[in-house]
Amino acid sequence: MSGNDQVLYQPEILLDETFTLAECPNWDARNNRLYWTDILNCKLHALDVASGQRRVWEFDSELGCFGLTDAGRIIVALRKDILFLDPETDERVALCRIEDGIKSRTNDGKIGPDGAFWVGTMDDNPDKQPIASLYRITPDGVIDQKATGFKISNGIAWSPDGAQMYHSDSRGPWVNRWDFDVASGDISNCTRFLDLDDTLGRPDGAAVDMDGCYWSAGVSAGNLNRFAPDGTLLLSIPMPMPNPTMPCFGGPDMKTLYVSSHQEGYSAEKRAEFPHAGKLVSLRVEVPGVAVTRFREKG
Ligand SMILES: O=C1O[C@H](CS(=O)(=O)O)[C@@H](O)[C@H](O)[C@H]1O
Repeated sequence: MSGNDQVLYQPEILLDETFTLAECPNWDARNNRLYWTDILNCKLHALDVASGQRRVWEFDSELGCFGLTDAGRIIVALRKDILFLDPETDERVALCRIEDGIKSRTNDGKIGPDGAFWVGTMDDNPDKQPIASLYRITPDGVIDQKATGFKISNGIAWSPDGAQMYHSDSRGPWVNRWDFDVASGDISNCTRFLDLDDTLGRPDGAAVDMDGCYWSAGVSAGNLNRFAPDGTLLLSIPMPMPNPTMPCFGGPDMKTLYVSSHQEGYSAEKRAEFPHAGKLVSLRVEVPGVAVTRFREKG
């Protein structure tokens, strides 16, 4: 069933494939293509929605997040390495490294309205300590630590006008909102937007729609939650798997929500109980999403 035929808010299985830790779906409007990562399997995946063509790129460490660039490349955050990938030639060019010497990995990240790559990290140890940070990476490879003291940096997204940045710690579990200067990438005036728990689900990946509503994957409750700009819960949509990880708007009208999920640490019995865990779903929504900016390679 194509995205245009789906009933509103009804999740449909997009692909009959399961991934261990699918995250970071990204819509490539130029090519009508969805990209996502399978973090722990160190892979980047792509689906050409019209043709169904699938492509996979493999890397040598966990692929936490990535973003699309204005030059048609992909900026990729591996465990520590940040590099450019040309998806057509498979050429890879190193840019910089992040958090060398710290037992952490990159996690959620996104290109901001300032055209920079915002990358969060997470404590990679079983007992999560607040060692994680949020960084801004510019085309010249300058890494600027913007905030720190998190356990699992997540949920980054910007308001439609770019003046506000949302950011979560899945193990807070909370979502903060910052004032954002699009010209400089400066952030200020951090306020608490949401305090969450396992009722609605810990805040994993997120996206914002054109009404300024924050869509958050409630990763510990199997929900996709939509919050108004004042923090009011507007919708909580049950997903067909226990652990949704991140929403992303796409499709020609930006009214198709693609949602990734995980089966990290599942036993064989749990996988059998939840056969859709680790799959991607899509659902139609009423309000289009905010298009994610491309990384400004070309200045
Ligand atoms: O993005 C991620 O978030 C989840 C969050 S939680 O641990 O369920 O609170 C984490 O499991 C996953 O490893 C990480 O990539």
